[in-house]
Order: sequence, then C-alpha cells, then structure tokens
Amino acid sequence: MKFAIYQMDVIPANPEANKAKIIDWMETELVQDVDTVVLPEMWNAGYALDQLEEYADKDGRDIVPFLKNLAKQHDKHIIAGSIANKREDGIYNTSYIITKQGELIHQYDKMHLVPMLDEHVFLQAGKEKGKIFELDGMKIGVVICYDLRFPELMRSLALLGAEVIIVVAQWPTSRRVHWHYLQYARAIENQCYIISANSSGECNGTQFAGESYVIEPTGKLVTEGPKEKEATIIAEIDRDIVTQFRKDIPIFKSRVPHLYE
Ligand SMILES: NC(=O)CCC(=O)C(=O)O
Repeated sequence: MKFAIYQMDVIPANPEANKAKIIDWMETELVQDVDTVVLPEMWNAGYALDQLEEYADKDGRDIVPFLKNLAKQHDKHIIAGSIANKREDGIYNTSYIITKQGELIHQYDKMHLVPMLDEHVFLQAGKEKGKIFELDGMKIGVVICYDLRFPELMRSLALLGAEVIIVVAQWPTSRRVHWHYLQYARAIENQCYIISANSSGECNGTQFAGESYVIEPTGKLVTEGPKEKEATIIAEIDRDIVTQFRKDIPIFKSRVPHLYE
C-alpha cells in the first residue's frame, strides 16, 4: 500500500481555505501515484479552539460529502485526519475514513482531551471504544495526537488486529522529543506500522512540529517529514514485514494479561 501524507500548514479558523488547500494538494504530482492519503488533526479549523463554535463542521454535514467526492474523483482512500465537529451536546474532534469508492467506513472521536491546551473547556471527549477498519485487506486503527501517550489504547487496537496505526496530529515543537520517541515505542511494542500526519503551521503562538513519520514494526524509520515545514511524504508499506516480525518476536503469544492488573 502506498501512502501520501499531507504535513499541512493548517490555516486557523478558515475551513474554506483549508478545503481549497486539500483540493489543490490532491492535484499535485506526488499524490497521483498512491492508494491512500492521510491528513492531519483538526485540519478544518486548526487549533483556534475559542472560535470553534463558529467554524466547526455541523456533524460532518459539509465535510463528509466533500471528502466522499474527493475520494471518488481521485480514486484514493482518504484517512481524513480529524475535524472540529459540532453535535447537539458539543464539539468533538472527529476522524473520518472514506474509501476510494466514496464510502464512509469508520469514524472516531478523540477520547483523550489535552489538559495543557484546555481542550476540556472547548471539546467533548469521545465515548466509544477504539475500533479498527480495513483498507485493501490491511487492518488499520486511527488515533488522534494526545492519544499517542496512552499505550492502552494503541495496544487495544493491536489486539483487535491492527497492522498499521495512523496518528493524526497537531503536535507542538515544544514537545517534539516525546512525539519522536513515543511513535517508535508504539511501533515496536505493538509490532505495527506507525504512520503519522502532523501539522507544520502555527496557531496562537504555538508552532507545530511537522516531522511526520512512517516507522516499521521493527523500529526502522521508513521516512520522515521536515521540521515545521509543509510537505508531502510518500511511503510504501509491506504487510509481510508485520507478519514476519510478529513471528520472529511473538510478544502477543507471550502476554500474561491476567497478571497485569
Ligand atoms: N493536539 C494534541 O493532542 C496535542 C498533544 C500534545 O501537545 C501532547 O501530548 O504533548
């Protein structure tokens, strides 16, 4: 499976401009040759949290049809990062997965809200258990940014069979060391690919790190995006590497969950 990651400089509080950027990016040459594209976290409105009442999508009503059309038009699966998404009981940070046939096959609301960003003041936390989905026979899970700090969530996706975990993010440069090491740890401990799409822009004085990664289950770096700069990252992944590594070091067979609690 070949991926294009959009390490996007998200424009805060401007969904129309961000949609236009994605339309243009999908036309770029690098993206033409891939099966699947990956977008970053909250790409519609950025981290303008105090303006989300105005700029959040209304339960995906605008953005889901937008993504479905784009997927069909370009014949590509879209792992659509996440968007600020207003429902009756508040605003969620929601990820959507759309197939190249234009079908919405998965959605996930970010379950861990970030205290350092006061997310609990502006956002609702997702209440549903993590699930996985399949694209071209590959089992995939998606998590959103701060979720990366919770090994329990990522392990639960691996136990459901995830061979790839996508991390969509707006992770700040100030904590880029955590961003780096946590992804390696999650790849190695869950013996899965980690594919991340981080933002590279700036919002209210916070600079986002860029440095989107593709890491093999073995901990080998496949490729990495530049620091703090918009970029397209292309990577091909190989399911056999997951299968072989899980045979070589069979940690899932060695687990003793009854001794962990
Ligand atoms: N958008 C986020 O979830 C940021 C997470 C973060 O800054 C951190 O975990 O540190």
